[in-house]
Amino acid sequence: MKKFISVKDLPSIEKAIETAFEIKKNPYGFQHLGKNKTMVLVFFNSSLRTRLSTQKAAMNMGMNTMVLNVTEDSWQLESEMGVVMDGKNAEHLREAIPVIGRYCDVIGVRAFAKFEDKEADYSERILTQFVDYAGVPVVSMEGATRHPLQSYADLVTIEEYKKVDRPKVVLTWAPHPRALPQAVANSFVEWMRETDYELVVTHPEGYELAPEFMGDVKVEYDQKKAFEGADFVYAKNWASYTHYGQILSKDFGWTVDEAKMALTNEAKFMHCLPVRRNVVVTDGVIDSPNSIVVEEAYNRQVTAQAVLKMILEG
Ligand SMILES: NCCC[C@H](NC(=O)CCC(=O)O)C(=O)O
Ligand SMILES: NC(=O)OP(=O)(O)O
Repeated sequence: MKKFISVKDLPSIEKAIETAFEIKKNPYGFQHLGKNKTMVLVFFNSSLRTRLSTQKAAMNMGMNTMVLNVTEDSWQLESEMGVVMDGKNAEHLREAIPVIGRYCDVIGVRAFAKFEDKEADYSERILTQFVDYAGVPVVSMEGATRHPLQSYADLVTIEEYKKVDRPKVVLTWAPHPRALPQAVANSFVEWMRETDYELVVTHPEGYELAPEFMGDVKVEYDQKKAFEGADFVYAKNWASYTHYGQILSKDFGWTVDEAKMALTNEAKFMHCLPVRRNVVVTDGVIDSPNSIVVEEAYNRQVTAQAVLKMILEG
C-alpha cells in the first residue's frame, strides 16, 4: 500500500479486517518491518487518540516516531499556491513537505476542514500536497473530508461486536455547540458502503452529507424510526454541507438518550471521541454496558498498526 487516504487505498476490506485481527492477536510480531524506519506525525489540529494511538502503533511496528505540531511555536505553513507570502505564514508546504519526507519513511498528517472555502476543503488542499510532494507514503490522520483511520477502527469494532451477519448500523447526527467537520461522518458512510451491513443515516433537514459520499444510502429524517431495531448507533455531530460550515440546529431533541436507545435491538453505542456528554449523548447511555467507545478507541491503535504493516510490506 502506497498511501492511506481513503478506503479505496486498501487491497480489500476483507484483507484489512484480517490484518487488523492478526495485529490484535500479535501486536509485537512485526517489529522487523519497521526497524530503522521513522514515522513523522504532522498535526495542524488538536488530537488525543490519533496522536497517541498512531505513535504507539508505529512503536509496536519497531519504528521511531517524531511529532510536529504546526501551532504558534512552529513556522506557520502556507498551503495556497501562487500567493504573495507577505502575511503570517513563513514557509510553504511545497518546501516543507519534501523536507519532512527526507527525514522519514512514512508521514501521518492531520489537517481538518477550515470551513473558509468549500472547494479548498473538498479538494483536500493540504493532504493532496502531502501525497504529491512527500516522496514517502502518507497516512491521513483526518483530512478535511475523511477520517479513514477512525472508520477502519469503527469497522473492526463492529466486526468484533456484531451478533448477526448483517447488522443494522445507524449513523445519527447529534447537536454540538461548535461547527464540526463532516469528515468522520463522510468516512463512516464510505466504509460502511463497502460492507453488506444495513446502513441508515439520520439527521435534521439541511444536514445532508455530500452526494459523493452518500450515494444511494437511505436517509431517515425521523430519528426514532431510524433507531428501531438498530444493532449499532454511531453518533456524530457535523456542520451543514449544503449551507457550508453552518450550524442550523442545536436541538437537544437529537441527543442520544436512554429512551431512544430503548427502541433499538440493544444497540451498541459508538462515538469516535472526544464527545460532549449530555449534548451528543447522555451520561446514562455512554456509561451503560452497551457503550463500546473505549474499545473502539483502542482499535485505533490496532488499525493504525495494520495500516503501517500494509505500507511497510509495500
Ligand atoms: N477526530 C475525532 C473528531 C475530531 C473533530 N472533533 C472536534 O473537533 C470536537 C471538538 C469539540 O468538541 O470542541 C471532528 O469532529 O472532526
Ligand atoms: N477520534 C479521534 O480522532 O480522536 P482525536 O481527535 O483525539 O485524535
